[in-house]
Amino acid sequence: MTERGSARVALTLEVTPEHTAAAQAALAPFAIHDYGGGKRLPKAWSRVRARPDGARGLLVHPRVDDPSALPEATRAACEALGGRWGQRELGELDPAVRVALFTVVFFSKSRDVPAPAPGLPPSWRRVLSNFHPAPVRVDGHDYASVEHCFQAAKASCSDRPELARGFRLGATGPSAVGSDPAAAKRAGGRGAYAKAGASLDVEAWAKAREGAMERALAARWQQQPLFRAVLEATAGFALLHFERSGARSFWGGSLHRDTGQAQGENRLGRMLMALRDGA
Ligand SMILES: Nc1c(N[C@@H]2O[C@H](COP(=O)(O)O)[C@@H](O)[C@H]2O)[nH]c(=O)[nH]c1=O
Repeated sequence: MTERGSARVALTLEVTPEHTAAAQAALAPFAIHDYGGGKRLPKAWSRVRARPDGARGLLVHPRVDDPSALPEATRAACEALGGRWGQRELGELDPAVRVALFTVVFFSKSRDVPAPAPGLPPSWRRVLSNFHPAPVRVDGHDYASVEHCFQAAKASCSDRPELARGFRLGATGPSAVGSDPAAAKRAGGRGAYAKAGASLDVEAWAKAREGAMERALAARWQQQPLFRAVLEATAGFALLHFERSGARSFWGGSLHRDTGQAQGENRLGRMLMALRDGA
């Protein structure tokens, strides 16, 4: 994807419908989107493939605007399918396809995909998740992950604020959470609070949670070179933190299965984009 004048353009490859899957596979190493969790394509994508003239399928590639910039083997594979290269203004594409193509969907279980920049691991999308196991220091305390730090801040808004200590790196004793970020999330959940006889000040936490998340993410940005490199490599793409609760999610969301549009508040994705873009 590049800027041309003020219009953004995408590389397109038109192939016969029966060759669409093969052409898509040839381009896959350079695509960093995953169509909403990788399980299904939005229906809008099939609409583009089955255009009324029926003769040709359309593939759109967001990473490059010039076929000669693709590695020789990929170009040859696509051209062997009788594909025709072109460029489209993004405005010409179905809006749902545009969203799906230019959105990086991530969470703790995102599968490996080729990296968007040299030197980054195939697990790069999981690095964007708060569950990524990488130590972070916030307000003088060390945590095994951002999730630990976030759940500690939540405990501070309860009637047992001392429970926050259990989320710190190296904590011992009965309230120690351990180093697994998923365990930290569970320890900050309703069941765990009930078991510990603790009660959350819901109003106080509703006011504090975004600030707590922003502080933890700013610390990651400062302290973790891999996180920063991954985030920088997503420049120009929207970031959507995948959550199954979709439209009802506060921290994340999902791509709507029929329309391909992003749904959910996606506060986490928005905070990451703000850090990356210096907003
Ligand atoms: N459940 C989940 C994630 N959810 C994380 O949980 C936190 C919100 O916690 P709470 O406000 O207590 O519900 C927030 O950090 C969000 O990113 N993240 C992931 O990558 N993978 C998951 O499976």
